Amino acid sequence: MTPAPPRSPDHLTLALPKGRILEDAVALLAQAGLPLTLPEKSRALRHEFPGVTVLELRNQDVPVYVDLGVADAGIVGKDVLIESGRAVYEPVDLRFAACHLSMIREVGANGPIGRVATKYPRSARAYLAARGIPAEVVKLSGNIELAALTGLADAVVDLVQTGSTLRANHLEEVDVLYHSSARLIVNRAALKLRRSRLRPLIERLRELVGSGQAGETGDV
Ligand SMILES: Nc1ncnc2c1ncn2[C@@H]1O[C@H](COP(=O)(O)OP(=O)(O)OP(=O)(O)O)[C@@H](O)[C@H]1O
Ligand SMILES: O=P(O)(O)OC[C@H]1O[C@H](OP(=O)(O)OP(=O)(O)O)[C@H](O)[C@@H]1O
Repeated sequence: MTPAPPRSPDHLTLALPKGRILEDAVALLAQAGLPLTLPEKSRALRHEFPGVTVLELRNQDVPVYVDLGVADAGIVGKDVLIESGRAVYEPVDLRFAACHLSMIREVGANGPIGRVATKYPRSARAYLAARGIPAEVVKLSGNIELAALTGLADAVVDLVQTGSTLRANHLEEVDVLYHSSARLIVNRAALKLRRSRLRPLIERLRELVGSGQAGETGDV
């Protein structure tokens, strides 16, 4: 393993996920005083700006990079953060990418739930255990709803936003596990070491998204 070169305490490394969160994250960071123009048609995965490095990652890898301190802060969905089990500060609910994680079945299904398919096995297992449902949990990677349609599983645990995927596939929510939205996450050591960069960013983001951050885990 090549040790990372020492970075000045004035330098920030941010972990941002490709996909639907990226555009809103970049827009919000620009409003917060970090204008980051990411190249559109580039295979580069690390982008350098004055005083800021951006690492472009898969969603699931954002909490890993932040927890292990390679990135000082990142933006990721609460769903992915819960699923990661990583102990990072989560000082700002950024409000966008709002959706909820639900238990979903075919409309009218009421038989026993023996198998549940999901991209969120940790969340699904916690939910099933809390209700004493001894179902097998099968991890899938995408188009999760198909598992309920095809009989691969008796129910699925997946995200719902507009509900159009459910309606298009004759499915319904039978319970909501939790609500999710994009969060700013921060490495615990970086918060001390790079306080002069991170505190103003946190404050500015809080101002931009409005108050009401009470109840956040890891509030700083
Ligand atoms: N339909 C949706 N509406 C709003 N927000 C959503 C929706 N689906 C997912 N999200 C939120 O956006 C985040 C990123 O979703 P995206 O679809 O970009 O990732 P993904 O393709 O599931 O992940 P990856 O490709 O990295 O495995 C999710 O973790 C969730 O917080
Ligand atoms: O309620 P809706 O507005 O229809 O949104 C919900 C859908 O969005 C997400 O899928 P995505 O498009 O990210 O594809 P994926 O299944 O490959 O993750 C999620 O997994 C649902 O399938």
